[in-house]
Amino acid sequence: MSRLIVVSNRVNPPADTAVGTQGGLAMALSAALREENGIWFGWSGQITDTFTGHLSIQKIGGVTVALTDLEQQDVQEYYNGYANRTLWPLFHYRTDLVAFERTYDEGYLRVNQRFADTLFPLIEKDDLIWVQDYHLLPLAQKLREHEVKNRIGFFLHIPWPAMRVFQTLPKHKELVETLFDYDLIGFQTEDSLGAFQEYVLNCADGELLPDGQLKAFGKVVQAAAFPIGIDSEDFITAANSDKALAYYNLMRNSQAGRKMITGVDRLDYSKGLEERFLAYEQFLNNHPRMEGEVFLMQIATATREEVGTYQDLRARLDSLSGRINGEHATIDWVPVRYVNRAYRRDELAGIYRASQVGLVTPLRDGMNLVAKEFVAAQDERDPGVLILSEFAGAAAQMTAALIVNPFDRQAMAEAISEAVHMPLKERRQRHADLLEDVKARDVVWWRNDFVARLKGEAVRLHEVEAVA
Ligand SMILES: O=P(O)(O)OC[C@H]1O[C@H](O[C@H]2O[C@H](CO)[C@@H](O)[C@H](O)[C@H]2O)[C@H](O)[C@@H](O)[C@@H]1O
Ligand SMILES: O=c1ccn([C@@H]2O[C@H](COP(=O)(O)OP(=O)(O)O)[C@@H](O)[C@H]2O)c(=O)[nH]1
Repeated sequence: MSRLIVVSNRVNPPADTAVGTQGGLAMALSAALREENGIWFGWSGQITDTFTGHLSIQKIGGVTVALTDLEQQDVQEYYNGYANRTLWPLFHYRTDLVAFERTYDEGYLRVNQRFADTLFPLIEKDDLIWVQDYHLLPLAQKLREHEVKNRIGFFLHIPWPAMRVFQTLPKHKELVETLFDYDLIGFQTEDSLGAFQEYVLNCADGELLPDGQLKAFGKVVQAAAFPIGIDSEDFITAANSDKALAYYNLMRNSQAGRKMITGVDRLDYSKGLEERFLAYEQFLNNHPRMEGEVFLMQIATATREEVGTYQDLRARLDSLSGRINGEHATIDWVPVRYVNRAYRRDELAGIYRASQVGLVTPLRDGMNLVAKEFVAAQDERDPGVLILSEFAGAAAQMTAALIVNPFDRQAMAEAISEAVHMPLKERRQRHADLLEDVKARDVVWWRNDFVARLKGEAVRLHEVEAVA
């Protein structure tokens, strides 16, 4: 029987299956791994003095995980370096923040080699291998050097950038060539798929074959869009849990009748937090009567704290939230509640449900699961309004949200006003449309669709559903 091997930088299966304690992606991958007797392979998060290649194999929540340690230089050059100082800003269109360092490049390839060397002995003949995200783009190439013949798939969780942006990466062609050692490449959106195809056709002398496969570098690969979803059933259960209710009540009591506009993000420059704060301030300036009637609740969880651009952003947001509060607050009202802590998903569900507006305005985002969680958590009888950036992958599906350009401060300010004043009937209609899609295209649908395609099953699950 074929097993599924998932490979990712972080490995985080839920220690138990309690609702609301873990991310939907971890839950969905863990369920697949349990069903298919699989293995989840990746970095343990531990740093050793020198790389040992030692594998720790253990069962967590019924899932077999195989973990390898990395040495300090690896983490610096591969994770903090090439992944998060080179690829992350580049793929999010922040060429101004990209660092091109030869040592990052070398460290990235070295860690991918180490992953391949350590994983190789675990692979059996019929296993399916599914590699996750930009940390591990060249992994299939390294595995093929070990004569691994198995089917290998890759899913990119972040955007694939436009051709001319991608071309700014030194050795861009070599990196793309490594992707042709996969059998299937998945993107979040048709937009990313199109950008990848455009690059292959124009810069790699590639060809789009009649069956939709891409040919270049003497190899053929399938590439398609697989928009990721949330575990909507689990999230709706979480939203109705005692913990969520406690957080809902906590928020409602502290709101004192004021409307709450909520943002939940990692503290990342891709999330557009400065632009969001300034748009909210613009809304207050445009509508002075709303002062004291609303507040912005921004949860911004610290992330990648060793990377300088993240430290700089944190300092700027501290200052901006302080300035807005200093200029607008009164003795009984604070316009911005700015929080750097992390919350459990069931706690977040209660916070989302207590919100009148969800503000999800990244400058670029692969998908953005918060947008989908916000919709799943709402009370259908009195739902909050989702404001969503046109540059989040989620916008391609969530067209019933108020779609905004996060670079247009005035338009965002007016969208906030529209959301705050939206009549109940319109809120319900928009929410019903959004919820239908969040439920239908959930994370299990995403996983099954990808795995079926990787197995070589010809018809895509949603095509079957569309015909039925
Ligand atoms: O592991 P970290 O460095 O702490 O970062 C957290 C994750 O961030 C990124 O998330 C992306 O995947 C989401 C799910 O597909 C998607 O909704 C979002 O738009 C992406 O930004 C990253 O891609 C993950 O690998 C990180 O683990
Ligand atoms: O305090 C927090 C803040 C965020 N999240 C979760 O982090 C994920 C963020 O995913 P998204 O796709 O929105 O963006 P990413 O951070 O992956 O770029 C969502 O599932 C959130 O529920 C969380 O569990 N606690």
